[in-house]
Amino acid sequence: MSTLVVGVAGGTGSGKTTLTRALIERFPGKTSVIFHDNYYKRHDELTYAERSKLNYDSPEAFDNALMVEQMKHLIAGNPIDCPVYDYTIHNRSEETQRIDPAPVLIVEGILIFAEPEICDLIDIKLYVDTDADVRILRRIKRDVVERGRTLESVEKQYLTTVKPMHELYVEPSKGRADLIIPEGGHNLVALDMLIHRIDRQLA
Ligand SMILES: Nc1ncnc2c1ncn2[C@@H]1O[C@H](COP(=O)(O)OP(=O)(O)O)[C@@H](O)[C@H]1O
Ligand SMILES: O=c1ccn([C@@H]2O[C@H](COP(=O)(O)O)[C@@H](O)[C@H]2O)c(=O)[nH]1
Repeated sequence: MSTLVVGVAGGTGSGKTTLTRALIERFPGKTSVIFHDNYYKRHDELTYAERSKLNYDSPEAFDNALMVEQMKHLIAGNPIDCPVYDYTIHNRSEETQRIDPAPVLIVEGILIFAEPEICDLIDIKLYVDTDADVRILRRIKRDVVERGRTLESVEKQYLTTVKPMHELYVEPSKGRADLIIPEGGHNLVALDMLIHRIDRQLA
């Protein structure tokens, strides 16, 4: 079985997961997905307060070697036990998740095109492009409702690490994309083109 690797990058809150979900729904049973976020380094040695001050928007925050190794396993047709990240505690959880290989491997994350070894394994590179003001509004809502954060902590993190790292690493990585998609999973024209391309691969 040959594997088509589709990468979905873009800033925080841009709509990556929405696009990823739209692709999974269109190809039931034919996709496996890995999220770069699940490969954030473990920091058991720090307290929650210390972990909340770390920079989670730089390539060094991730165990990229493990991600590359596990991507290669999936591409070779073998299952993996993927780490599972818990944003509410800013740490990797004790769980792992079994992921089986499939004809289409979707890889999602803000920095996947900023890491050459990950980028080199991706056949179709998609960058979801959304204005920064829209993204921060979405992020505030999500981090407060789903990730147990205060408005003040979201503001502080955004200004100290998220925004500068976006400008340093995420935005420049757009240049490595094959397709830049405004509106992500809601862009029906782009979605249709992608579906045709993937259909061709699966035929
Ligand atoms: N094109 C869009 N139009 C309006 N809302 C969107 C669009 N794409 C995503 N959203 C919403 O924005 C929020 C963040 O989207 P998500 O896909 O989780 O972003 P990311 O994975 O890049 O952080 C979600 O609530 C989602 O429903
Ligand atoms: O412990 C953590 C780990 C990550 N983050 C933030 O998550 C986003 C990436 O997730 P998206 O779904 O793409 O928004 C990244 O900007 C990190 O800052 C975190 O806050 N805490």
